[in-house]
Amino acid sequence: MGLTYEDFLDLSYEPRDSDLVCRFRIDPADDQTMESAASRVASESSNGTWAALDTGEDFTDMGATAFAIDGDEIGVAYPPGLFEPGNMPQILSCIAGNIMGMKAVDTIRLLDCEWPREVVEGFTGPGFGSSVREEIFGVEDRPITATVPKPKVGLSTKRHAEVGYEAWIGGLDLLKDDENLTDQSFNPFADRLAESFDARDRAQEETGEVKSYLINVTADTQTMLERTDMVAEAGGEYVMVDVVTTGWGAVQTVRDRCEELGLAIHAHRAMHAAFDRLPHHGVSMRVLAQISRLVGVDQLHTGTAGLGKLANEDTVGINDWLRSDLYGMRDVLPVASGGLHPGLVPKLLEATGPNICVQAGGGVHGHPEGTEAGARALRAAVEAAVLDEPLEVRAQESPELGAALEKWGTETPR
Ligand SMILES: O=C(COP(=O)(O)O)[C@H](O)[C@H](O)COP(=O)(O)O
Ligand SMILES: [Mg+2]
Repeated sequence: MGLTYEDFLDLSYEPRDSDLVCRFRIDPADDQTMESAASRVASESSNGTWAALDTGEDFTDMGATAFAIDGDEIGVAYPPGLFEPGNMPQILSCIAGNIMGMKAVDTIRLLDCEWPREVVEGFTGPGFGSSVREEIFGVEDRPITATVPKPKVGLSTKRHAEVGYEAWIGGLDLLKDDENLTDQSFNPFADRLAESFDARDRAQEETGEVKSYLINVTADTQTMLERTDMVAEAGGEYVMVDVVTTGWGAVQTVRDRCEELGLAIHAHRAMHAAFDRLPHHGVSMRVLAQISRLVGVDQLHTGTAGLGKLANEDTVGINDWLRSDLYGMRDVLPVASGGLHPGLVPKLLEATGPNICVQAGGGVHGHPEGTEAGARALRAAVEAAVLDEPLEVRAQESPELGAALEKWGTETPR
């Protein structure tokens, strides 16, 4: 049996329900047509290569089919047998592997995937998803809130825990480590774990509310597992993982351990923009979010619908996908973060709805009266926005919110 790259294009093919269907945006190289480039994408991402092959008899055809060309977008369908069940790195080595550097295309972007049941069922998915709001915090009607101490690294362990305590008693639900804080000498992991949970316990007792801590366990996989065990032993509810920098296989291993320990996973997406920022190349944030849900994170940063300091791709559409039905798999709680402050909360919730986590760093600690006041201001803004109450009205009973509005207004920061 022969196999050439041209065998991978069939515009009359209708994808089966069991196929993994991917949509790509491509810019063919000068010596290629859309058809030849589409065919080469399907070939290189499944079982073909540049040379014609004699496959022989002892061969199962795992070829993909380029079945649609629509402007600069193409559709490619992959048979489920191409994929090892539950192995996200292997799936990505197909659908976002060699093709990303293939000379037949000047640029190529994986835009979206339709995941068939057979592939989805290889993954555990989230253990909690957005039920963290109720299951951990007993909160049903409002977004949960979080803050990340700033400066993002360099605070001593003692100061870090104090900042957490101030944020918690000011009314926030979660203290969160920043993406590049792990186990450095100025703030060692083990000490931070102990002191922060000690502060958490005091804050819980004083406020009568459930408080929790997103401690960053990111490291090599073995170390992450050890840190995850330490978090469970300390009475934590979550681990935080930088899912892109650590890699999806490692996240899958941590997810398995979290299943045993009953912990939730907060996913920070640092480095996602290396894949998704340029609109014509890479892997979209939408697909990174899909991967995150399959490998089983419970909370994921998906941006601020353009209101914050960082570039965002379609926060609302991604959040909708994270909540959509996926053969009964749990949803993921979207985390809005990056340049948020109280004045932006009403517009944010208008765009996203209340089933999210609102996270602010500078927008809490940069408050003129400090962290505790900043936390009060953010909590007041969230509570008012859920009720559709104008922030200026709520500010009459919350001077901290008034001070935040005076300082930052309702502007997007730089
Ligand atoms: O440190 C922060 C936010 O700090 P601040 O609130 O001071 O801007 C987070 O790392 C960003 O949320 C990442 O962005 P994203 O959420 O878009 O991944
Ligand atoms: Mg950060």
